[in-house]
Amino acid sequence: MAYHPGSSDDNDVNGIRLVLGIRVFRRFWAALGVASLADWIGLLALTAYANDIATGGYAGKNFAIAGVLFARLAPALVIGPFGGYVADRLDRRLVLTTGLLLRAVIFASIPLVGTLWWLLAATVLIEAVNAVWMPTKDATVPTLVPRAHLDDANRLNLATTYGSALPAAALFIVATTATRFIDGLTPVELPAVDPTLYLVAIAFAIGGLIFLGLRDMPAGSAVPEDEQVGLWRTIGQGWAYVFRTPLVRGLVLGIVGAFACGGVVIGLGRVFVGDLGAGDPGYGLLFGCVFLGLGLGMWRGPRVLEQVSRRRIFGVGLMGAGVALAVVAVIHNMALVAILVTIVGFCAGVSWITGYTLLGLEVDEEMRGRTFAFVASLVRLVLSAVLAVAPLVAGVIGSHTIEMRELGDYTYTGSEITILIAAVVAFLFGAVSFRQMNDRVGLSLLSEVRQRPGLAPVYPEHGLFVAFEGGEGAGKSTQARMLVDALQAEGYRVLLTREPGATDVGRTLRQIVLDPATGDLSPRTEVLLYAADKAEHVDAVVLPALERGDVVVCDRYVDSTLAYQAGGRALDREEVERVARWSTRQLRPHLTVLLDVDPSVGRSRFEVADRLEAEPKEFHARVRDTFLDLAESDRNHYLVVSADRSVVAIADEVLERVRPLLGLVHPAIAARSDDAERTDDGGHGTDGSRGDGTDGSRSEDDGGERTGPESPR
Ligand SMILES: Nc1ncnc2c1ncn2[C@@H]1O[C@H](COP(=O)(O)OP(=O)(O)OP(=O)(O)O)[C@@H](O)[C@H]1O
Ligand SMILES: Cc1cn([C@H]2C[C@H](O)[C@@H](COP(=O)(O)O)O2)c(=O)[nH]c1=O
Repeated sequence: MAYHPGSSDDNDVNGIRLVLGIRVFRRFWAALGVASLADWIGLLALTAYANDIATGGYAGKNFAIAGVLFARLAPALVIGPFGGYVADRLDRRLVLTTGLLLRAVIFASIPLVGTLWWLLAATVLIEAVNAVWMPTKDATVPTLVPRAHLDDANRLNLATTYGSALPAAALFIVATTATRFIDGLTPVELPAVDPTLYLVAIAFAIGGLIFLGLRDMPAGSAVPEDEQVGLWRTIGQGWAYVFRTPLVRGLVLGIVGAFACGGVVIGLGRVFVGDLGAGDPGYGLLFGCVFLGLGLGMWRGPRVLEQVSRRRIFGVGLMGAGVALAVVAVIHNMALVAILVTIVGFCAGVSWITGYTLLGLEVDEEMRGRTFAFVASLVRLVLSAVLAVAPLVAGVIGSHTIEMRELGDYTYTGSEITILIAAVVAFLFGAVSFRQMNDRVGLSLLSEVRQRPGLAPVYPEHGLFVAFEGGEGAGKSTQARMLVDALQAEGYRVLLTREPGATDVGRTLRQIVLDPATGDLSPRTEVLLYAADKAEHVDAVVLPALERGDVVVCDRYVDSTLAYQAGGRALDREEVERVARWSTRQLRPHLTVLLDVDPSVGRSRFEVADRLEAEPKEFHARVRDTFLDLAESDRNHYLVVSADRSVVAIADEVLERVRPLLGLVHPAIAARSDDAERTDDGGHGTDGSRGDGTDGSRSEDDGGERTGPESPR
């Protein structure tokens, strides 16, 4: 039966199902849904109530509504940082429960007091509570679901938060219409919005009670008792953490850029579409398209270009939004603008969900609340500033017409220029974020995009990883040994290892695969035997050495599986690669040295052939072609050397190519020291002889005799 890997839609559904299968998360999500619904209806009800009770005619009503909107933004600026302090210190269940219950009480009090001043004061109070509640909520999610499914949980939460706007609008219409209808039937005049405000209060109370029932939610403070410091120091620590951590700094910068860019679209959207002659319907369309794009981006975000690092996707999304927005600014066609703002929204949505998930994954638990609070405050600050400044800038620039004789007149307006400036800012912020968060230095974005999903490489963050590959007798062991000697002589700590056979289990596997007595094996069995050797080797030997910051020189690695089992045995390359990459955790060498030689030359360098060496020359020709093909597809990470030259000439060429990479090895380790003598030798004695006591020449039992390093496990 054919194997069909799950589609990304299947993955979406399975991920969502999985997180919803976690009882505590399911109930948390339900409470969040009720709270979001209440929040949206609350927003509509507060502005409608301001409109109802304001005096002073048209202007008075506008000021009252503007006052409510400002009152919603302002508290987060002031209280936001304290929100983070609370989120990282107090019992989260208590904060989440009390936050909603307090909002319920305040909402219920608004129609009871019934004055504009109290409406404004109550709005400030509601948002003050929210400024503490939001970061607590954000910081809690990563503690409820497995790390691998945090993006599913975030997508679900964001879809619920923003998606509840639509049912909220419908409920608001139903509630206010019903009030009017009942009003018409009774002699007493009912205030139109009062029942809706009570409805909001009830919804918040229900949400609060659900949180109260979440006894299995991690409730305690994230900061251990003995590490708790004062309020200002806690806030200061949070800010210092953001500024000194490149990843978080990049994320915050990017998020601010995205919101600045979004703020310009919101602030100038109406004037901009007016300039295009599209009026209010055009304005509605513009907003609909931005939100459609945002929604799609957030929903599809984690599945967009899965092979590209999420850290890079964040910056790329912002740059994409900047480019699309720049085109919006110069195009005078409403239909194209609608398509382009959908793209802007999509790119921004992808960045937002990616950044949000990265913050959850990469920020330490005890810093998370403060970081989310910091981001929330900054976002509001930027939004308020941009909303205020953008129309001003546009107004100052004004509208101008350039006369271009044959081509006709070209008119540009202040809103277009300001949007163009925002586009450039968004692009630059995206580029800076990309640089700060780039975790695949040396791999071009284009090569990464070209990689098949699921096979994205992981290059070690510590140490230096060099692999030697090539056909039989190409000189890999000789060159690996010479490189190790050269580096050791310069004081580097080096591990020489090999595949197959560098671990206890690997030696047994080597014996099986190479001993001619094993006879024919199914090619698939062969793949799995080599993969088992690799899995053990990477986990027990390679990764620990890299973690220590050592140079790891490996005699054969994944490319050998691709060349021998996929190329030689004519199996499907992608299927074999999936197995081999999976078994090595996608870990790739910084550099693979391919020693290329005609198989007949290599074959002539030894007398006794093992099970694979004994394969016919066509087999070895396919092996060679596959090696060359692999090197050709990723030149940055390969050095192809003609291996029919002298041993010394080859060694010099290899060392020359490796030398610039030594910068990846920590200088403290690179420094010459007595410690250099203490080389972990992965299978070849430091005296140049093989670990099995042989002198490097072939022996009949070379089916797995070399001694590998002791497993650090
Ligand atoms: N450039 C060279 N020119 C001539 N002989 C060489 C050269 N390099 C290595 N040899 C010799 O060829 C033999 C095989 O070398 P080596 O074991 O380094 O190759 P290998 O690629 O590791 O082989 P295998 O495929 O079996 O692992 C050794 O006897 C070695 O001394
Ligand atoms: C890692 C690996 C190796 N092989 C083959 C290639 C050689 O014929 C032997 C290893 O012998 P060597 O003397 O140590 O070079 O195994 C393979 O077919 N697949 C692999 O993944």
